[in-house]
Amino acid sequence: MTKTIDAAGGALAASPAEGAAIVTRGLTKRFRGGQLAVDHLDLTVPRGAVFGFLGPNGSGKTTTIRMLLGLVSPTSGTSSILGAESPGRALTRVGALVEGPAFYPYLSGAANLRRFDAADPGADPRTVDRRVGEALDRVGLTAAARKRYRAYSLGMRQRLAIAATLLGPRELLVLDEPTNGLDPQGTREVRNLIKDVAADGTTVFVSSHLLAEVEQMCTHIGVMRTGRLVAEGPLAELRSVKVPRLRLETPDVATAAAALASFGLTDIRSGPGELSAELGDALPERVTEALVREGIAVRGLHVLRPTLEDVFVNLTGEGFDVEA
Ligand SMILES: Nc1ncnc2c1ncn2[C@@H]1O[C@H](COP(=O)(O)OP(=O)(O)OP(=O)(O)O)[C@@H](O)[C@H]1O
Repeated sequence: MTKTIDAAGGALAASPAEGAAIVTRGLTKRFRGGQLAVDHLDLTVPRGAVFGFLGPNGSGKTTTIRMLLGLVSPTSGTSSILGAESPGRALTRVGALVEGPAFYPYLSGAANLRRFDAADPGADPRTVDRRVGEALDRVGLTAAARKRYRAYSLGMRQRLAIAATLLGPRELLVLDEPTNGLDPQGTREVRNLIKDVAADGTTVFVSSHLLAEVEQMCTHIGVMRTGRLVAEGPLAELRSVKVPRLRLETPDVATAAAALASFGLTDIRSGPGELSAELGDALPERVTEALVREGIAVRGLHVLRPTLEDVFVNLTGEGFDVEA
């Protein structure tokens, strides 16, 4: 169920939290300098979702992720991941990419992963080759396993970073802006990889400021604006929030405005030689018929369907970078 939050911060409709992969309630972070980075965040990420955590730069995404993983403590509020109240209890089941891992350029991808695995006290050294092999296979780097890291493309480097988060069986992957700085090819590689990982049943929580990217890979989204969640829910429901508008070109603007109002159209805005209105449930062909019946000269009539971008700009008050 989509949760849209009103201006006063009240949830109009909430999603059920049972069995969720991530739940936060009233999660708040105020930094020492006084900066309120995250403000009473109520987030519910269903298990099995690819959840896009969307918002402009500085809206509080990284701070939220750091609190979820126990890397920074909240000022107030609670969070739980995979049902554990403290992140430490769930972390073996969570793969996280917050700051890019440091890889050695002169070591191969496989050797770099072996180093990562060795740093995990819970990992059995006798089975390292199997874990590294499986992680490389999962991100499609088996053929490049022996290549030095410095010879990897940007997309391969990021796929290796994701492989490092997949060295154990994971129920949840948390990825902070995983396509940042990638070229279009690398972005596609990472996007496809996220879809593959999710297809195996892993929940993925991925932050991004790129709407187009989130649209292409996520099942659910949460939209942040200056530390607050302004919308949350399945992508398909947020898409259906879009309300089409009708644009009419006519010399009879005043008469046409009165006619549109009498047909039940709302939010009528007029300018020289044209006007627009929210179409609501009215059918454009019926409106055209009725206008002509009223003797109004119709020079042009268009239905404007807002993009998802328009919906989010309304919610966040800011534009998104729409490059894929
Ligand atoms: N350690 C810190 N001390 C003080 N303020 C901070 C700190 N970390 C983040 N902030 C501030 O908190 C706000 C939210 O930052 P955060 O990094 O969480 O946003 P973001 O949505 O992840 O943005 P970006 O995509 O640019 O990383 C910003 O105004 C930022 O300047």
